[in-house]
Amino acid sequence: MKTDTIAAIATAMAGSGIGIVRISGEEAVSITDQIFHMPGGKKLSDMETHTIHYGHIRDGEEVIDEVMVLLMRGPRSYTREDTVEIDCHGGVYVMKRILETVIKYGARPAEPGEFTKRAFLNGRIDLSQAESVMDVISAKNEFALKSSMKQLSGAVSDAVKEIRGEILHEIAFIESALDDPEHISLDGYGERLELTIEGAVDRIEKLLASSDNGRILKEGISTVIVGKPNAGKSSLLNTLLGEERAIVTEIAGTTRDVLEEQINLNGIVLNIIDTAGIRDTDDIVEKIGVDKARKYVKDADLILYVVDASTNLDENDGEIMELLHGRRTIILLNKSDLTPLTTAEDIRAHVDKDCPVISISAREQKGIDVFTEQIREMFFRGEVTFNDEVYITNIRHKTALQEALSSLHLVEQSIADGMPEDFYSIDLMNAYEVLGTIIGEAVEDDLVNEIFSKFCLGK
Ligand SMILES: Nc1nc2c(c(=O)[nH]1)N(C=O)[C@@H](CNc1ccc(C(=O)N[C@@H](CCC(=O)O)C(=O)O)cc1)CN2
Ligand SMILES: Nc1nc2c(ncn2[C@@H]2O[C@H](COP(=O)(O)OP(=O)(O)OP(=O)(O)O)[C@@H](O)[C@H]2O)c(=O)[nH]1
Repeated sequence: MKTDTIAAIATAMAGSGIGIVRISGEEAVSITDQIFHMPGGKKLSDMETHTIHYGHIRDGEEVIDEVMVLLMRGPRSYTREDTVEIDCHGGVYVMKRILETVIKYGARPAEPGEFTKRAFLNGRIDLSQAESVMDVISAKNEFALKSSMKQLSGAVSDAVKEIRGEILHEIAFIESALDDPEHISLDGYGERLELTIEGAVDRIEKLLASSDNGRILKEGISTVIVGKPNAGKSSLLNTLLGEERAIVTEIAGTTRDVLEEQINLNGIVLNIIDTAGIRDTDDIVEKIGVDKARKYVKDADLILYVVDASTNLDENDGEIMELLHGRRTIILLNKSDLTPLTTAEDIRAHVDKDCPVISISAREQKGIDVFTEQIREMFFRGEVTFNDEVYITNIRHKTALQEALSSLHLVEQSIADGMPEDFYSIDLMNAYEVLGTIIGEAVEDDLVNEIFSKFCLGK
């Protein structure tokens, strides 16, 4: 079947040194032949694959730009189709004019992600690899880049395929034993199957465990700063940010809205929310802030509770400390530069035993390194190095793994209950299929379209 030839600007739609117009499909070369003029009248179609050529893009007699053209014949290309890339000057207008010309001569504009979708449909990469391409593009730190490159290389796919392989083996065994009971015995099979399932469950659980750390490393620790009005929450945020972002005043209750900031503490990213002081209030605007604070405390990975150590604890502190039970919290005894009225011991009496209490001075920027170290300890056991594990960072993959896990638990249950063997197959099959969705096997077109529609144009 003949597929359309697609084209798009693959570089940013902003003025830059060089821009790339990308063309893929059966007519990529013949279209380029009509608009690309090389010195001496040579034709791109006569050139070897993986070569670069100098010349001009013309629409009829009109010269549009002086360019370099890359030729990659399928299947040795990103999409596995014939691909031509025009390296032109990176002006928005000139790139658009070239794209228009390519379309005039027979290509159609590519949908977002359509080049990568073709790479997937043509079998060069699977779905999880295709998804990682977007993660590589959006990676904002070392971890995000490394984990997505690992996924692009097929590490997630391999892990999934291995588990699927084992499951399929069992399904096939059960089916053949049921078909041919005279020659294949199912005696004691339940116990053997149980071992295989245990191994698979183990590996899936490990992958799922990686997803929490993976999310935190990739996106940052969602952190909320709580504390009474005037405790120094905004000052702490400013100190961490190293700039005057939040409004700091001496009037209690200044922070009415919720501020969100991203900070990078030596490689650890905190997505910090500074909330209005939590306390009883009749002021409507403030009340909204307080309610939000309560909600954020519930959802955050980390809570920073700022206490003004130069004052005594009161019932408002009691109420806040109530919220902190069972949550990862660091207590910051602020204003340590002033005479203390509240000590670490006073606080420890009211919070979880393992909850760290650190003396700081937001104003004099003291104790911040101890605090950073504490976060490192809490979340990364002291180290923020990326080890060679496979990390699940995609929510779609995580959901599929969770579903596979419950199917496998059902198999374990059936074995324990002494159910007949054909019961095992149904749940094994479910696990097998849902794992397949991670790599794009038997997925609905709608899902594929949805995934690629989130890509950028030209990718
Ligand atoms: N100019 C340009 N730069 C680019 C890309 C591109 O398509 N064009 N890429 C993409 O967006 C990325 C590189 N990724 C690529 C992945 C596979 C193939 C490719 O042609 N693979 C074939 C043949 C390999 C070979 O020649 O042996 C294959 O795997 O079958 C090319 C680029 C980043 N830089
Ligand atoms: N001495 C001293 N004063 C501080 C310190 N940190 C903050 N302050 C002062 O305490 C006051 C309140 O600080 P903010 O940062 O506005 O307090 P907040 O908790 O954000 O207050 P609200 O916005 O009302 O919730 C300001 O006058 C700060 O300068 C500190 O470490 N030492």
